[in-house]
Amino acid sequence: MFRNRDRSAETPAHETALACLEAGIAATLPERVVADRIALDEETIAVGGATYSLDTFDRLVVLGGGKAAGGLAAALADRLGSRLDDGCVVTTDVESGSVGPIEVREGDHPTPTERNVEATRTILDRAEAATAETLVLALVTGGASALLCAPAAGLALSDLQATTDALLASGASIDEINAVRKHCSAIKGGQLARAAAPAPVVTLAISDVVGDDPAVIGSGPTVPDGSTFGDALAVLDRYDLRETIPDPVVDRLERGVDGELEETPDAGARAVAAAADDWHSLANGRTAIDAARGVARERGYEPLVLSSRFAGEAGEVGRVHASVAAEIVAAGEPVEPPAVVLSGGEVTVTVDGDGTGGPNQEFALAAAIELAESGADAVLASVDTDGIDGPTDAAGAIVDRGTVPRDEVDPARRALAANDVYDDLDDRSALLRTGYTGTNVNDLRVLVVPAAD
Ligand SMILES: O=C(O)[C@H](O)CO
Repeated sequence: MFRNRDRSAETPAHETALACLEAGIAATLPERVVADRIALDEETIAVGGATYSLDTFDRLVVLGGGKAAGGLAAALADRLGSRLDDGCVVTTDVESGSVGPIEVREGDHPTPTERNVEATRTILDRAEAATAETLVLALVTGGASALLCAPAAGLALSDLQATTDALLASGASIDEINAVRKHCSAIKGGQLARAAAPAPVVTLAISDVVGDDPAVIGSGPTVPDGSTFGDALAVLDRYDLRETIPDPVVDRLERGVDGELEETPDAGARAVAAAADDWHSLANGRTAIDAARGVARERGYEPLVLSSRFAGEAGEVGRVHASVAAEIVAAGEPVEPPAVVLSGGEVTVTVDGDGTGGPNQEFALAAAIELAESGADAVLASVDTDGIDGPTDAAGAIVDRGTVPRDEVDPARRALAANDVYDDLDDRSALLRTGYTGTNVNDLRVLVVPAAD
């Protein structure tokens, strides 16, 4: 999976870190989660304790988007065969333009482009064509906010592009970012389910959001939106973005606050509220951690899950993990070596410099500096499970106490301060490259502390 690694040169601790990452990612791949979590035949779909009888419907249609939507569509087309009538999904990295009757359109991430808008228009058209006799299977996976892109009335694609870029660089959390995106969109925040009404909508999601809030994953196109125009405007103020965000967006949010525009559908909107009851998560960061934990145990390491919910500045979280490594080495706490410590969540970067990198790379370089200073014998690997960390071709990085020699700590610190860690890690052969993996459950981190010599 890690196509740039020369595995022969690696220690058992490096091997274990990579094996844990591979198992974690593999456990969340769409084909695997459809097989594990959905019972399908020509007559019924059973998922998450609910059973949907297909006989009640004339048509079965698949609509949606996100980085794992192509794989999910393929797995469903494979299992549902001729029972499936139609569909369209938008995703990254398209292998084939269709799977069975489902069109698979390629779009761009994280900044939406014209092809995202065209695909989304098709998806909304098909939703609007659905009747009460149509069952809509909505596929919502991480990345859907960018990929499902329909500018609200009065906004241009360029407004959404500039807004996305500014929000992503601001350090705002994903629920804050999506509160803004939902209020600039004609599909997010329940509007796909509203377009499909009266057709019932069953959502199959793969979550890349800490806590799995359906209203945040992919900006919740099929569930009620509890956020308001006021919340969206407050995000711009909190991150001092009013001057950076295009005027038409700020005007729209202000007009919304003044009551001049219709809010996104909330829990009072009947069709959307009904769709919320039929929302099912197929996999999340915890799925990846559990699989990685199994591999650690098989290899003779004591596994410990630190948390699947890390958020915050990537460098800070990297330093925390390196401190945990030092504590394990020095005191055997909170776990005795040989140990594997696992964590997930979504760390972010507040961008001050103009370099190249991503959150998992910043996490790794900050941790490498700390490991160099403590001298703790540990290996730490961190990836974005979708295979793309920040706007780079790396999934993340793997480091140990020798990755940054003591006399190179200062230049490494400068690279971090300039948000320019990609080249630094590349020069140290620390980057992990997978290409798009086909899934997306956000970050997965593995800390391996071998037994003391
Ligand atoms: O698309 C998005 O909004 C993020 O990936 C979170 O799901």
